[in-house]
Amino acid sequence: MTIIASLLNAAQLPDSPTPRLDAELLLAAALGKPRSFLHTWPERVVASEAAERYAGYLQRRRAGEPVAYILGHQGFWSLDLEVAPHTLIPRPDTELLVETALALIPATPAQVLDLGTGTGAIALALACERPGWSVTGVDRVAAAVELAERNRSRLQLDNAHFAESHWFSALGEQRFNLIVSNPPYIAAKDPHLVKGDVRFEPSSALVAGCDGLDDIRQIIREAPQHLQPGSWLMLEHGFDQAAAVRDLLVRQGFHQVESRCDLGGHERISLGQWPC
Ligand SMILES: C[S@@+](CC[C@H](N)C(=O)[O-])C[C@H]1O[C@@H](n2cnc3c(N)ncnc32)[C@H](O)[C@@H]1O
Repeated sequence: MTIIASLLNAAQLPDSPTPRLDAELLLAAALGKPRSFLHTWPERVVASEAAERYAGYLQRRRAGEPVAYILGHQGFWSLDLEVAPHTLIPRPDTELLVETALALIPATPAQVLDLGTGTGAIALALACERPGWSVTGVDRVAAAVELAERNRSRLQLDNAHFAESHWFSALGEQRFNLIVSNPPYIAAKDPHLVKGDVRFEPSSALVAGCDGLDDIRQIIREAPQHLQPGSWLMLEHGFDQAAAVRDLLVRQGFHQVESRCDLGGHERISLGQWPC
């Protein structure tokens, strides 16, 4: 017989940057309870099936698998999203893109496009905050589009919809009041790709050519054909790519080009307005 506190204290996750948090999330999931249950009932005996489930989860985590893939879901903005290994686990950093879009664009009806939607994280956060917006999310990976659609349906956000598209390819002549994207932006030989949780995420969600800017270059080049006059393009990028992205936006003819910093002071998104 084992109690909750002993199972948590015995968890060995030496390679995780957050071992205690991981153990708590995995044990709570194995028990089918919220994390607060562990703190309220540390002396509670854990049934053998739940203890075995927890041991299996710990083994997967020790092999490096991200907690979100083991649990099958992840919080983003105010939403709980299903996640799966064919697309990126939504990151808190990306909430800066959502915040900036909400602050910049009036809450009046608007057509919004999320390129490379993955789980649908950005599209669904915007659709949830702005019921008057119609938000389209596209992804090249069919399984990601199906996942985003499952998240949309579970969250009952009828003002979002998803489609398979290689960037703008399936969008015809459609024009938008705002285009947002968190595209792949890691350089193919970046050493971070072989370390930590990111090893389990698909390279289709991460890698963009030799300098990490291939997809951003294509999006900036093609966006003007899909933007209404006076509307905005907003891109997430790496902390050291802001100057290059601003330069691409200016050369393409965007106005009011600027970057915004995350809480750590790193320039993580850049935006520009297509002239009227
Ligand atoms: C960095 S992930 C972002 C996922 C999600 N938007 C988020 O912020 O969590 C990039 C996404 O772009 C998609 N993607 C990559 N190349 C693409 C392309 N050519 N056209 C459309 N989507 C693409 C990937 O499948 C992946 O889902």
